[in-house]
Amino acid sequence: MSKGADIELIRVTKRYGLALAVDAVTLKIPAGTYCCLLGPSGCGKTTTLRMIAGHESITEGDIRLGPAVVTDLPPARRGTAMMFQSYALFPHLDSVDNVAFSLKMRGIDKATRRGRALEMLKLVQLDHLAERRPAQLSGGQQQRVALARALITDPQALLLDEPLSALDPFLKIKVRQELKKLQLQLGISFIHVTHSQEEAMALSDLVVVMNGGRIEQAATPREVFNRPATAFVARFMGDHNVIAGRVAGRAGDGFTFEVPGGATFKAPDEEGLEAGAPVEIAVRTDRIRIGEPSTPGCGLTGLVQNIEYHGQKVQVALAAPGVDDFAVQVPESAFFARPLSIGDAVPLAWTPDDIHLLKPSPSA
Ligand SMILES: Nc1ncnc2c1ncn2[C@@H]1O[C@H](COP(=O)(O)OP(=O)(O)OP(=O)(O)O)[C@@H](O)[C@H]1O
Repeated sequence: MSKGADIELIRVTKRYGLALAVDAVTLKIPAGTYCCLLGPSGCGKTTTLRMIAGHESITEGDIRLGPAVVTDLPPARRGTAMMFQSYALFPHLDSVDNVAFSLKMRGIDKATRRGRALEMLKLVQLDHLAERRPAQLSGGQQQRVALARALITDPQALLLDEPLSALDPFLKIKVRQELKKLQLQLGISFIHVTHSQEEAMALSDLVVVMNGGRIEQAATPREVFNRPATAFVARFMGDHNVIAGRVAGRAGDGFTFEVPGGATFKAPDEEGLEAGAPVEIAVRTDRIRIGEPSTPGCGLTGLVQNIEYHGQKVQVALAAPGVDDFAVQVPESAFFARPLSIGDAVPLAWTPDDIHLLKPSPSA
């Protein structure tokens, strides 16, 4: 296997007629990275992946793989391989011949290509089903054949379009672990398109959150979750409350902001914020203490709107003047030690360090 190469997207743009699907995306994926392109339907993640693969032309911008500009190269000459969502296996060929197909196209003799195909099937632990055709394999097994078929070309990066979406929830988690293990074993970059936050967090070294054809944030899962760049990222990743307000003034080593209902909150220092400027802040739903009196500017009183049992946690939805849709996650044991009911008015408290200032969205 090759050692892999850095992939660089430089102001990569895709237009379909007048519609802008991908808008000047710049991104560097270091060699050996597990990278997930994450975002809602239509955000441009599949188009970005297909441009990296060479299955979609690039309207403007460049893509580099290592030192080479691959922008105009056909897929087979890029050094990337793609695993499609549908697996795209040939129904009349057995696993070995499906995996060996690209070597056949290159004119490699039968014994050599079957030998290589068997090695690849062994890598994905499917050598014992080498003689079976796709219809005789489960969904998870077909996916392994598709993986082996992509990897036989010895790519510097593997591109995966929603590879887990067709699997049931249990298999999804198992295959997810296998994909990560395989990526670490091969040492090449995997670029994986998904709309699942959980999948991206579980797998990635680098999560690229996309919205409206642009990158909202590209960072480690922990950074994206703890310091979401924008309100879109905070809402999309979930488990955050986003509060919109205006800067009211400065206070000590921080600033205060006011929500439409008139309540004022404290936030840590941030350069360049002027009084009156609109701001959005995020606070994690598990950082809020329920039923505890707060210090001034670090809490509010909420009216319980809804209670959902989530197993380890109970999710409580509340409303307060100027802050609708405020959610608090309470550990199960703490909730049932002091249960709440819909309609209860409860004090909520946090510390100023739990307030995270959000930036304006690049796709706004
Ligand atoms: N062949 C095409 N012709 C015209 N518009 C297209 C074409 N392919 C994609 N688009 C548009 O480009 C935008 C981005 O599409 P893309 O498939 O990349 O999104 P996505 O984030 O992968 O969504 P999904 O999760 O639904 O696959 C969408 O608005 C889509 O409608």
